[in-house]
Amino acid sequence: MDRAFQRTKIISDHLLQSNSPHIISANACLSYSPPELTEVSHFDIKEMRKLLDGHNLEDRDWLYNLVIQSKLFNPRQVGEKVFVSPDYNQTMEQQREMTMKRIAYLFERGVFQGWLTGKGIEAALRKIAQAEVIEMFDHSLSVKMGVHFSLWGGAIKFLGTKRHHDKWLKDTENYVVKGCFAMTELGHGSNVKGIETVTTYDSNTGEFVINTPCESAQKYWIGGAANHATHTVVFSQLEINGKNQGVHAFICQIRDADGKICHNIRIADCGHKIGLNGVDNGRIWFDNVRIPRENLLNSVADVSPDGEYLSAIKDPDQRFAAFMAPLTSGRVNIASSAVHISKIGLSIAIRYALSRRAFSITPNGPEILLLDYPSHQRRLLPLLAKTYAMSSAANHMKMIYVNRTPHSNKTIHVISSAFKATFTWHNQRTLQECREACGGQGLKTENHVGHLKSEFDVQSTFEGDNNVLDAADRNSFGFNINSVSKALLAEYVAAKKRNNTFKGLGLEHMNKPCPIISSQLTSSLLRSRQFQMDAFCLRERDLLSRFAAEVSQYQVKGQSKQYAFILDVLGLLRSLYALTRMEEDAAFLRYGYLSKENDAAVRKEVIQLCSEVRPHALGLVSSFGIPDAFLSPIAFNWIDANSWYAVHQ
Ligand SMILES: Cc1cc2nc3c(=O)[nH]c(=O)nc-3n(C[C@H](O)[C@H](O)[C@H](O)COP(=O)(O)OP(=O)(O)OC[C@H]3O[C@@H](n4cnc5c(N)ncnc54)[C@H](O)[C@@H]3O)c2cc1C
Repeated sequence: MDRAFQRTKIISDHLLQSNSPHIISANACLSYSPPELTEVSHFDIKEMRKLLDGHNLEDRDWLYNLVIQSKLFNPRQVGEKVFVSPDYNQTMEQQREMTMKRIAYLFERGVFQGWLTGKGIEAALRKIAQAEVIEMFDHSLSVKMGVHFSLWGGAIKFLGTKRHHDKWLKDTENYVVKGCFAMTELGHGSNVKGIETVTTYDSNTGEFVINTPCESAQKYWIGGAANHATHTVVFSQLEINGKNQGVHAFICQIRDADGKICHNIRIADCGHKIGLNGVDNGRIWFDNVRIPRENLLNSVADVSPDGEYLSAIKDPDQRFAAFMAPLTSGRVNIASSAVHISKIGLSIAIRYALSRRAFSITPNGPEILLLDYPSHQRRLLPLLAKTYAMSSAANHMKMIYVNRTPHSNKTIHVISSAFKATFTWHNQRTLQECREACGGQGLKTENHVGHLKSEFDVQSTFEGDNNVLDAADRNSFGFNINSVSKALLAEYVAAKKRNNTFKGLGLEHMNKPCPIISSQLTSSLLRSRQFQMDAFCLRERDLLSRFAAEVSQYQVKGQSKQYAFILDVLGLLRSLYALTRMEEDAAFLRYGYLSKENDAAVRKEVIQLCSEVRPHALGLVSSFGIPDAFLSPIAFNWIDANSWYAVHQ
């Protein structure tokens, strides 16, 4: 009774605004004003947003509104504002069901029109922009769609020929079939070339026979397989007349239209995960499943009706590389989505830091805004600067991708690999810093940042593990940091050997004389574009020449090429990591280019720059163009949000 009385009293006091002691009394801490009232933007936020989003702003806004308007996207009123984000407290089954309902809603409103059948650059950019908005609402939703459109649909588009396009693309776009992508096995993830599923050809019936020969060959982690997918692209070794022709891709039905699992297919669930529980990742076994000959995706290689293996690409490694093509669009999407998620984290943490106060300098004086502490600026603002840089780099990557030609494939491969690895790592680091910068509030589910960490953690692992080594024989996913290192190193060594000029992959600066860094670094020099370019170029030149020298040293010593390569790539990997993270300037400085005094000058300048960026902080995060509903209560009015919460709970 006492509790009930107290609660009623609090509610009535709150509603009647009386001076009762039950109401939290006003104090200095509560003299809070939202950042919008105190922070003046010194530049045109709309123009900045145009620059950052780069393309399809209207399409983005249309889709943001579709999400915000629908009850399916879990809108919650907190204080004056409405926020949308999935309910992560739902069970795994409920989250999966919600993902499907949201897809149906978006489908009915025409969001996916042209995602596979649309032609030209405009259709491609529209799809990318819409995918970016969707993943800002929920990673499960975007992964579920990504598997269906980019992996299953992309495999049919890139690995299939006209007969596959005619039969499957429209049905995929219309969700008549639900596709998944079965490449990874329990025993082989990064090492795709080592997968053990085997497909043979029966010329008597004109069918392929797909088989899972052992437990480690079960397909594992297959998004969509556990509950919903009706079809899959299966990656398998192809054996023709006893000869292994390497990994090939086949279309195979796994469920009928009523969701019943097909004959000779077994499916199990991968279970609950640390995030992404709205995606039904599953395991698949194929017990000598028969499929028509036409189901081989045959743009790279084919088998004639009487069982002859045919391929214009004679080199098995090149054939294998061609089969990995559908993963490129996935890497482009992952890289750009990582930047958008960093933007959400930074928007929330920086807005909070512009309203939350802690400690006063004078006794009983006003407390200081978090963002006015140099240490807080040093934690968040360089990450903001990096996110800006990555945002424009991602736009550059998307433009190269949508304008691709056979000639630019290598560049796209290297750039998307490098960006996928560096941007997803940057995102994880940014989210962790933002979570901590929000203190305890960062741990509340409704404040979003903490959850984003576990939802997006997988980005460093799937579609090519960020770290994984790409062995010299290219037998892995191997797309990321290692393959970037490899491509750069190969280009460097080839040009040096033939005494050629450097062409492509951004190495042209090496044709010019080596930049010289001044022994006295002044503020204006450190801020000049020329100095920053020189520093980047010097680092790249230094890393490549040192590692190229090490490679030749290993070869001279007679060690196996493979071993030398692994050692070098490990070193290269580590150094590239440093190269792509400009903040770790100390690593560069230690190479002896700059004096200790200069090292101190750089640090001093960074702190000074942070304080100069600080007045623009609200404008800089507002320019991300993210609707308020996609952020969280602490980004706006954390006191009201929490008082309201206490009263209404
Ligand atoms: C949520 C989720 C969804 C997924 N969805 C799909 C899907 O729809 N379809 C699909 O086919 N796959 C999917 N995958 C699988 C994903 O692509 C693989 O998990 C990924 O390729 C890594 O493989 P692995 O898990 O076997 O790790 P491993 O390859 O075993 O790697 C484990 C660790 O060892 C390191 N390592 C590996 N090889 C080397 C080496 N040579 N040198 C040094 N270090 C090395 C890696 O960097 C990593 O840190 C999904 C995975 C997850 C988690």
